[in-house]
This record gives sequence, C-alpha cells and structure tokens, in this order.
Amino acid sequence: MAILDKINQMNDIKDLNSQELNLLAEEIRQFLVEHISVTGGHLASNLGAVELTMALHLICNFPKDKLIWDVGHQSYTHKILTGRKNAFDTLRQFGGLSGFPKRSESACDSFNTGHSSTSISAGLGFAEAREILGEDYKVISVIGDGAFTGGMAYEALNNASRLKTNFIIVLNDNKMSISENVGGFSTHLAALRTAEAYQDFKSGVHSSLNKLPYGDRVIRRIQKTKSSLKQLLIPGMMFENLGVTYLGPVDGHNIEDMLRIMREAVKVNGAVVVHVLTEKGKGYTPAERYPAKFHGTAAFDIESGQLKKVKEKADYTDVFSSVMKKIGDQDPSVVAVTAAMADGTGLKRFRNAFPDRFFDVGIAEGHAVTFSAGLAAQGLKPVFAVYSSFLQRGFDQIVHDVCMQKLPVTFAIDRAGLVGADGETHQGIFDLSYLSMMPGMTVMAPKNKWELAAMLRWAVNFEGPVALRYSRGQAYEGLKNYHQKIALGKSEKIYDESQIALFAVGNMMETAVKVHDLLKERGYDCTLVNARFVKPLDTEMLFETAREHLMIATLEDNVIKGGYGESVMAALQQAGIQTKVEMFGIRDCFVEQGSVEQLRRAIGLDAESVTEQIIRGFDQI
Ligand SMILES: Cc1ncc(C[n+]2csc(CCOP(=O)(O)OP(=O)(O)O)c2C)c(N)n1
Ligand SMILES: CC(=O)[C@@H](O)[C@H](O)COP(=O)(O)O
Ligand SMILES: [Mg+2]
Repeated sequence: MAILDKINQMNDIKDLNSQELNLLAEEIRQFLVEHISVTGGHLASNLGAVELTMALHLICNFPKDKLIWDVGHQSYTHKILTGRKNAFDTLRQFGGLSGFPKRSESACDSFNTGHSSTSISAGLGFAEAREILGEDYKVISVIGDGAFTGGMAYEALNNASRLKTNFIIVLNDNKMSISENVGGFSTHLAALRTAEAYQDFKSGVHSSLNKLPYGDRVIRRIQKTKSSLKQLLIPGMMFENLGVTYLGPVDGHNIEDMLRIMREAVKVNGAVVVHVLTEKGKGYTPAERYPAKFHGTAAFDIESGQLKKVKEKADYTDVFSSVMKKIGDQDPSVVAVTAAMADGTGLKRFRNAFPDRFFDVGIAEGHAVTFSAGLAAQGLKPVFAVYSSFLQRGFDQIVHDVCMQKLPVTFAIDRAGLVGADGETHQGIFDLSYLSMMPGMTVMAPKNKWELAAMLRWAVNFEGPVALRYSRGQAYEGLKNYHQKIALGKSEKIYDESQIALFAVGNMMETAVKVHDLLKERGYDCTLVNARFVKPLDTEMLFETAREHLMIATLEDNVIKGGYGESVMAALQQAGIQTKVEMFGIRDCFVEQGSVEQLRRAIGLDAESVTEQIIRGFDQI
C-alpha cells in the first residue's frame, strides 16, 4: 500500500496530488476490508465514507478543527488518517482501538458518540463556544440519512437557525439506515437527489448572485417567494426555510467535487447543510450488495463474504423473532414496533408476515414509546423491540405516556447486560434500575430460551406495561426441565439447599449454576433461585429463604445502584430480616469494550470471581 504507508500522522494527506488521493481511497478500502474481515466491525458505512472523510481532512486542520461524527461507526478512515492505522489489529477488542470516536484516544476525536442523532446538537455547542471564547476553528458535524430520522437532529436544526457564524453539517446520504431508510424525511432526500441536475445551475446562480452588490438580498427574496421557480433554484427548501443554507447534492465519491462544495460551505455565515451522496459498502461487492449484513459484521472470508464462524445455536434474538411471529399468527391485535432495528431485534420475520402490523419509525426511540402508548390506548397490544441502551432515549416517555396511564405496552429489551465489542455506549446495564423505579412497571428476565418464549407470551397478554429483558448472544439451553408456570411476581427455586442462597436475574442464571457447582466443589451448600421478576419482587420467597440461610447473594448484569440486589436488600431491611447480603453486579462505572467473558472477568462478574467473593463473605459470618 504505497500511498497509505506515507500517511502516518494527521494532515499528511495534504501532501498528496489528485492521482495519489484517488489511489489512497482505494488503498484505504483494501485496508478496511482486510482488517475488518479479521476483527469484525462496521464495514459498509466506513467503505461509503472514505472520500468524504478524505475531503474533510483536506479542508480541515486537525486537531485545531472540530469534526463530530454522528453515531461514530463510520469514523474508521478518520482514525486511519490521524495516526491510528497501526492499532487496527486491535479494533473493538479489550484494551484496543475503539470502534467509535473517543476523546481519550486522540486529540482529533472531538466528541464521543455511539448513539445516534447527537452530532448537530454537539456541533452547535462547539460553534457557540467558539464565539464566546473568541476562538477560530471549523466545526463540522457528519450525520447520516438514518441518523437524521432522530428527533434530536430536528431540535438542533431548529436551534441552529440562530447561528451567525459558520457551522457545517455534512449530510451523508446513502439511502440506508442499517436497513433501508424510512419515513418522510427519507422521501424528501430522494426528491433532493433527483434535483441533482439543477445543482450546477443552482450553485452557478447562487455564486453569480452573490457577486452582485445586493446579491445576498436577491437570494433572500427568492427564498421568501412562493413562486415555483424557487423549488428549481433551492431544492433544499426545507432546510432553507429553517434558516439553514443547503448545498448539494454532491457525489460523495468525487473528492474534487466535494472540495469545491466544501470551499463554498466554509464561506457561509451560519449553519449550512452539505448534502453528500454516497454508496454504503462502496468498493467491496458483497457489502454493496448486502449493506445491512455488512453494516456491523463479525469476521468474514473476503473472497466469499461469508462469516468465518457459523452460528450453531439460536440466540435470544432468534427465539424472540420466531415466537413473535407465532404470537402474531394467533393474535391479530399484536403489533410490532422498531426504531430502525428490524434486523438486530429479529422483527424482520414479523414484518414479512404482517407488514400492516409492523412499524419501523426510524431512529426515534422516544417517539416509538409514545407511539406504542397510543396503539395500546386504542386496544392493540404493541411490542416495542429495542436494544437496552437505546431505550434510555425513551425514559420520560415510558414514565409519562406508558406507566402513568398503565398502558399495556411490552418492551422487548434485547442487548441487555454486557454486549461486548461496541463498548461503553452500548452496554445495556442500566435498564433494570431505570425501569424498576417506575410505578406500575413489571420487569422480568428469562433464565433460558424456553423461558423467554413463555415470558413473551405472558407479557403480551398482561394488562399493564411489561419490560422483558434478554441478552446479546447464544440463548442458554440449560435448566430445560425447570419450567414452572409464569405467575406475576413469582420467582422459581432451582436448587433447595442450605447456608448460602443465590438469587440470579435472567442471563446471569447460567453463571449462577456454575457458581453453585463451584461452591459445591469447595464444600459449601447453595440454594439457587431464578428471580424471574425484578419487579414486583417475590418477597414471600425472599423472606422465607432469608430466614433459612446465613447469607443471600444476588447476581445481575446491571449496575448495582437501583438494581435487583438493592431491591432485595431494601425489602429485607424493611421486613427487619438481618441476613447478610452480598450484591453482585456492575459497580458505579461505565464498562469498556471487549468480549463479554473478558469484561465479566475484569469487573468480577465471572463464576470464579463471584464464587471467591461469596466464600470470603460467608467465612466472615
Ligand atoms: C439511539 C440509537 N438508536 C439506534 C442505533 C443503532 N444504529 C447504529 S447506526 C444506525 C443506522 C445509521 O444510519 P446512517 O446514519 O444513515 O449511517 P450509515 O450507516 O448509513 O452510514 C442505527 C440504527 C444507535 N446507534 N443509536
Ligand atoms: C453502531 C450501532 O449502534 C449498531 O450498528 C450496533 O453496533 C449494532 O449492534 P449489534 O451487533 O449488537 O446488532
Ligand atoms: Mg445512511
């Protein structure tokens, strides 16, 4: 890779001529495919953003200028161009290069991201701060068409209209969210794309008018007129009417064209949207053909595009997917909602079977919650399938629109607990706390794949809000013979022994079984209880067990604060039961990237660490 080898630190790209730049783009693509095929990562979005990132690096000076990526999953070329190329062997691994921008990783990463639709708000903050502090740097936010379906983007645009100094918003439009993009804004972008033919004409008119003594006034007049001529001159009218200049569309794989438009953009005194057209997966045929599959991928074979490790057993998402389809067959009042995660949540199967009862609302979790509340208020049974960390976006909507009205919305919460390589932004470690505190909310978690099926059936028929949380990855197939009927607020005793009683939540039951066995090997007896319900708590079982044991241990893959363990502790205290309690969960910290096994070991949530700690605690009694 002759050209890429010359790029060792920020701003090296500026020494290249036009031909070398095009060669560099090819070499970066090859580098991305070669590395991500080994480590896994967000391939398709990065392949599409190569030239776009290069153009930004040619126009900016890093780290002085500020580049803010939306979601941040497409920032790999930026990392390569800012001295992090050699760390790509460790991408998304424990202690390695993050898959998202990280201020702690480089001075060239201005803002941490991972969740969608934040970049315009953050960028606007940078731009306003620049003015107040009397500084001088460019501020550029890069947001995808998918991320632009999130409400925060509109709130920020609305706010950006007041800005009198330059702030560039690059809209990277590849017609895709993870799957096809949806909604009215996406249709609007499609219309803008077809306005491409007018672009030269439009920029010609704009720049000629700008040169006239009162050119800016003439442009403003045209913007104010109701004439249909305006549509011809100003295709991005929606932005222009909000007081934000629109430039584009421009071919996002043509560096020269992008530089030309960016040179115009930096002259605008205010917020300016530069509409860039790219192809997701560009340059690697399997990713061009299947951009959703290669959005985020595990290691794959470059030649065939096939994953190196074939899934042997169902994961929880597969179980949810097939049970939802069956429930849909049996009950026409069940409807499904996703916020742009039809693939990841497994709702694709439901969508294919019942397209009229399926809603992809875009990356709009807050809206999805209230929309589900509306469906429920009219007698339907909505299931909102969502990743745990993304549901954080809907906190007030769950309180205000669902729980206060006691509406029967089922929250099918996937990726609960530690998720692994995506790191701290994506760990689903807060849901038990923030959901348990809400009056009227029922919170449950299955111990294995059969229990997920039973709980889902139970939840959709329950007359109130239910949160059902399950984890990323292979569904546990142990404890198959324990299938006591689901009953509100009732937990399930697995092993009835003495001395120590271990209460575990959902996914952590697999670890709890190992802890039980390890304790046995070390000569300790251990009763094992599958909590099933984090709320309401099974106080009957808890109190009875506490009175019969010397020590209670709780195990959850959630932060300890406000989690299951603290509920158990509080209930025992209120009842005046003095049994010793050890809580196992996530201490007050964010958990970095790594495999789930590595992370559990690092935070003391693996079977061996839990066993050791229980023994230490028990021996002190
Ligand atoms: C709040 C939130 N919801 C969902 C996601 C999952 N997610 C990550 S990328 C993505 C699609 C983004 O599409 P776009 O912005 O167009 O970027 P592209 O991948 O097409 O480059 C989604 C839904 C997220 N990161 N944050
Ligand atoms: C960037 C993003 O938010 C998603 O692409 C996420 O990485 C998907 O995670 P899963 O691989 O768990 O579906
Ligand atoms: Mg997109």
